[in-house]
Amino acid sequence: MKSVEKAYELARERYAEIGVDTGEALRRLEQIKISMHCWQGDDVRGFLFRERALSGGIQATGNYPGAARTPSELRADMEMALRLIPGKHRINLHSTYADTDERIDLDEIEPRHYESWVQWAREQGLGLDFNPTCFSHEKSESGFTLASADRGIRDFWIEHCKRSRRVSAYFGRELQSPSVNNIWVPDGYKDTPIDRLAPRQRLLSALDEIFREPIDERYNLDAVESKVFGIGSESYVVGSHEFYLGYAVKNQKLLTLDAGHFHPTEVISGKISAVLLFCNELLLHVSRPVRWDSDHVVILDDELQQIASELVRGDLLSRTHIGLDFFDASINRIAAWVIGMRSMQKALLHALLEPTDRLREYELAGDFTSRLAWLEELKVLPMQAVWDYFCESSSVPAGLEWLDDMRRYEAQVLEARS
Ligand SMILES: C[C@H](O)[C@H](O)[C@@H](O)C(=O)CO
Ligand SMILES: [Mn+2]
Repeated sequence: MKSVEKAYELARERYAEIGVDTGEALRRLEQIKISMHCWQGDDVRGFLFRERALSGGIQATGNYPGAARTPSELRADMEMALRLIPGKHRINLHSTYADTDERIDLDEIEPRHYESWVQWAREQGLGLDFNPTCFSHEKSESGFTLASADRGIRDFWIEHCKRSRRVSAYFGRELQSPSVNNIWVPDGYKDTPIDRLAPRQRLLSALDEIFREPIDERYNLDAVESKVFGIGSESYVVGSHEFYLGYAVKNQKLLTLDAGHFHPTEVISGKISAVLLFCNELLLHVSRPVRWDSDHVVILDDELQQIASELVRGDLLSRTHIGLDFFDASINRIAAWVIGMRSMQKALLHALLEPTDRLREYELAGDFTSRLAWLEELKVLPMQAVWDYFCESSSVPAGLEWLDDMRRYEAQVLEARS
């Protein structure tokens, strides 16, 4: 027997002793699709307006070589990453990643500009998700888009968002799996505003107008994403958490919880169970804020574990769409995807290997001593052996072998890009 299998066998027995079925945990993990964000591959540049700088108060710092420059380079890089990640997943596209020779603006996007993505996703067995891109554009330079006081600007972004929903529905229809279309706008003020209300009224009516066209939820799901502040919108953000929570509950839209969009000691793991009492479904932007919404690569830290445990313990996975959202240009971009995706899966696996019923009993009995003792002990049970086995049975390298594969790709493909 190979060492990975031997280690798994011992781990399986160890977990069985505490009433956990590792085989069942792996079967469940295999079903969980994570939406891998395309924008880690090229520092959120996209292909429609490559000369435009990233704006909207977000930043990709670093200049690690090898960023994708074309749709086919980006697809090749994502294929490479996906070869190193167990399971079948989804890809999250921004509108600016259209694959077309036409010179189009954002109020002109159509499903045909994304045909090659659908064809590729079908070949690769992937689902697709979508986002209107309300930043990095001359019409967002004032810092306002859907909440702009300028009717012309507002209409431009409304049209863009309406078209985004249609592109998203096209993805969902073609791939027979609903595509989540997530609206995030950067609108806000650097300094203290006089009028906080009017921009919110404008955003509210813009959203109502965007969502007026009925679209079958088998194909498109609408999500709205809040934020506490951005660079240049430190004092006021129109689309705050309260705003979108209210909007999502009232209109039964998906609420997007981005891990970096709250005050530094506020965590989204604490919000999931509350939001899902009032919204049917949820979109997560799993990210890692370091001091601010820095969008560091997701790692297996306490908050990631809490997020995964919330979803598993509450049986909330079927109502939660898990997407990643980070953009680190200081390290190999493919490695960033692999580390983030595998970390998310490890957190889910750890949650699936928990004897939750037992812990819940301790909690209900008021035995918080046992609860804490067990939680600490569970951290050091042999999950690594189960993870390695999962990787190998998914034909993906276990341990750090993936790094060698990635380095070979870096030498052969990425270094040739100037
Ligand atoms: C590029 C993404 O759409 C963007 O990161 C958004 O989701 C966000 O989180 C902005 O801070
Ligand atoms: Mn986000």
